[in-house]
Amino acid sequence: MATAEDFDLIIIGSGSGNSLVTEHWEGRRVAIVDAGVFGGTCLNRGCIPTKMYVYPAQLADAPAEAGRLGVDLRFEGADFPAMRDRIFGRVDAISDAGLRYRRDELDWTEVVAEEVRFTGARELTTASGRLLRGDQVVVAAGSRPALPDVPGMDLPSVHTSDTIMRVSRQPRRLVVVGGGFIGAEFASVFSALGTEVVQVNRSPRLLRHLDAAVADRFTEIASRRWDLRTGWTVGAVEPVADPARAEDGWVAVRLEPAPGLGRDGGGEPSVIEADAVLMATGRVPNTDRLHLADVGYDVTADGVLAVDGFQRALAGGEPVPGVYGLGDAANTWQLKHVANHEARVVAHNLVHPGALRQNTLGPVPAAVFTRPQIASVGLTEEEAVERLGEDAVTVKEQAFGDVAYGWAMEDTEGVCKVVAERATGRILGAHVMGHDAANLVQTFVTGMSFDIDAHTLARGQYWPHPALSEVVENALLGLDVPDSGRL
Ligand SMILES: Cc1cc2nc3c(=O)[nH]c(=O)nc-3n(C[C@H](O)[C@H](O)[C@H](O)COP(=O)(O)OP(=O)(O)OC[C@H]3O[C@@H](n4cnc5c(N)ncnc54)[C@H](O)[C@@H]3O)c2cc1C
Ligand SMILES: NC(=O)c1ccc[n+]([C@@H]2O[C@H](COP(=O)([O-])OP(=O)(O)OC[C@H]3O[C@@H](n4cnc5c(N)ncnc54)[C@H](O)[C@@H]3O)[C@@H](O)[C@H]2O)c1
Repeated sequence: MATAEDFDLIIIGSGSGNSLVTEHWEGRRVAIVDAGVFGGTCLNRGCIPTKMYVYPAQLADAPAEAGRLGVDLRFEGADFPAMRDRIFGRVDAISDAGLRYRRDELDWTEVVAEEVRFTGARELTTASGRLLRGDQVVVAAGSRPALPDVPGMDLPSVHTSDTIMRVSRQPRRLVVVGGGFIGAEFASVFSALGTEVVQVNRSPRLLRHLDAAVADRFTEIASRRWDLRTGWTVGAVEPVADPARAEDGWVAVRLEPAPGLGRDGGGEPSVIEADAVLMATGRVPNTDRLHLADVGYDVTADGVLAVDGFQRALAGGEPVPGVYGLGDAANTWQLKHVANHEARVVAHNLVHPGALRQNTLGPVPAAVFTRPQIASVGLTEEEAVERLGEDAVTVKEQAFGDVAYGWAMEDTEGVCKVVAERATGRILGAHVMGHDAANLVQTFVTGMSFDIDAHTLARGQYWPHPALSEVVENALLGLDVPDSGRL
């Protein structure tokens, strides 16, 4: 039996977990455990590199829009390897520097680059058999891609978001399986860069968790931009029969009708040949790797570590003092801004165990960096009607094309939809699709977070004319809500 090594603080996960190591811990003994690449998902294989592809993809898309406005632009092609090397030249350097700083430059932090599992409430055993004990322990272990159990998932041309951004050459034809955030963003990026994209989705609607009006509109736009096959799932992936093409990475993706979801692919071939496949079929929390349930921690039906309002881990429904959870391993949002805020709460509570603070932030926004961009916060119209009843809910859909900046853009796609409580003007949700949606949604987040009713939010401040933010102002003014008395 190994001798236990004692730490003041053990953090499992170097993504948002890394930000917990403040100056307070200097002179104490801190372990950051990570079996993967230092810096976690967002930096190495998530938000940051994806958005570094999104921006050039947006430029590659510009000619289509420019042509409508009388500007003759041409897309001559993308230098994918150069783009990839620029992106990972920056990202990898940040990860390496972070690792070196924690591992080599600070004598009070130790990086444990090994897989660990819980073998006691505050005790971890590493793959090589080290026994680590922490006065306080934080589970910030994130999530990983979930793959369906079908043949061929181990073929080199079959990727997840972990690997697709680092491929040696731009795929000529890419099959994207899944219609969530990841599937939508990568289909949008690769199609803009000139890859022939075929997206396969079980349900008829992409981004089906979003407001139906936005999801339907996006699905329709996507089906015009790339080959969208809904009502299908993947049965198997296998190398193509021709040995030379198989050697070149070409695979045959065998589709099967999605059970019970009614497929629209009648007459379409059920085999698609491609030189790359992206499986974007959801992500699972890494709590199973930690064997949390074995030592009594509560793991929810979604597979996340149960935590209370102070981010304290629960065992048998009771908080375990000094043990916290945050990020994808402890919430179902799977969003970096949520992980970051939870980390701020945990950072405080680790240092002030006698004066804990609650996580009290309001509604969580999310943005999908497709073209068009999408952002949402709060309830969808369907959810609001279900909770409050149809008569209690008022909705306004403001087209981008009906405000001045939208005219300038000749916009035909953008929409800003706001959902509110009729009697009070309380904003319940907002759903924006179009240019700069991720920024435009912030006004709704502010209104909802600080309880500003719709009319006050619209008339209680200036809106620069003729900025695109006028879609937000007009959407708010279009609601059937009480007048705040402001002019
Ligand atoms: C392609 C993609 C794009 C995304 N884009 C966005 C976006 O635009 N906006 C947004 O808000 N969110 C986005 N996300 C989600 C965001 O990346 C995550 O919500 C966030 O990174 C989660 O951070 P975390 O700290 O919880 O976990 P992570 O950053 O995943 O860190 C967990 C770490 O724990 C380590 N680990 C796990 N188990 C063990 C173990 N047993 N032993 C040792 N180490 C272990 C892992 O190696 C990992 O490094 C995206 C995700 C993906 C995949
Ligand atoms: N911009 C962002 O904020 C951003 C970007 C990327 C990822 N993320 C986070 O990462 C999480 C995971 O993203 P995701 O897109 O992988 O998951 P998701 O759960 O949103 O979508 C998974 C999709 O795969 C489909 N699917 C599942 N199994 C399938 C099968 N066997 N055959 C065909 N289709 C199948 C589902 O129907 C769904 O459309 C998101 O929930 C999000 O929070 C955020």
